[in-house]
Amino acid sequence: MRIHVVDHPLVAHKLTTLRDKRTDSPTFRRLADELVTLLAYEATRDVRTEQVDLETPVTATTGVRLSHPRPLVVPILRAGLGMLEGMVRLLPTAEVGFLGMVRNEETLTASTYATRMPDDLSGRQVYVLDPMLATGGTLIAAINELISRGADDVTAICLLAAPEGVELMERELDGAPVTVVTASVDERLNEVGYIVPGLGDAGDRMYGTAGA
Ligand SMILES: O=P(O)(O)OC[C@H]1O[C@H](OP(=O)(O)OP(=O)(O)O)[C@H](O)[C@@H]1O
Ligand SMILES: O=c1cc[nH]c(=O)[nH]1
Ligand SMILES: [Mg+2]
Repeated sequence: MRIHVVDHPLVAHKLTTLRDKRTDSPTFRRLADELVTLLAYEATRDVRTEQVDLETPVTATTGVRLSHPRPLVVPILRAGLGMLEGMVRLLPTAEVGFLGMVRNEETLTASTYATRMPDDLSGRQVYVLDPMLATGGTLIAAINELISRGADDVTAICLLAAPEGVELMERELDGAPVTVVTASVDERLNEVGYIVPGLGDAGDRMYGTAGA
């Protein structure tokens, strides 16, 4: 597994406002959208392309377009949904699948409540969107599902990661074709499984459900 922490002043600036507990839900959603576009720029560095011939008004030349089969983008509901628009803005021809997953806040184990994506992902590049890589349980289960369907190149885009989650992914997905792209690997997880300093509960902050 490879991990790429995007070191860029614009990313750090937007992440700082996202972390701030005074940031309201509309601003949180806008920043998450902007951040994923910046992270996606790095995450798609190895997106597969093929050569095409074309004519400019001046001459014949060659360029590239995204290869077939098209990449698949999979947001992990709920919070990952807030990253979808920012991603497909960069990859408008990508196919979109969905995984609904929730972490039991007592046991910290993840379970899947909805799956909608192609059965056969052989030869597909897949981009998984989830803002938080905390214990890693959610992302490991999601990526194992994608690999069991044949995905041969999986990139997870996370706004934040915890070192504990990164280590667990490295152990559990050893040798798998997986890259994690994130804006920050934070300090640690706290005793209730939240990322420190983190940004709190991404889904609640995105959809205004804190205390609901
Ligand atoms: O790495 P883990 O320890 O598995 O935790 C990370 C997961 O927790 C959050 O989802 P949550 O279960 O809160 O669902 P939600 O997006 O519907 O709020 C987050 O969006 C990740 O999917
Ligand atoms: O810090 C955390 C950990 C898991 N899920 C979140 O939304 N935030
Ligand atoms: Mg949540």
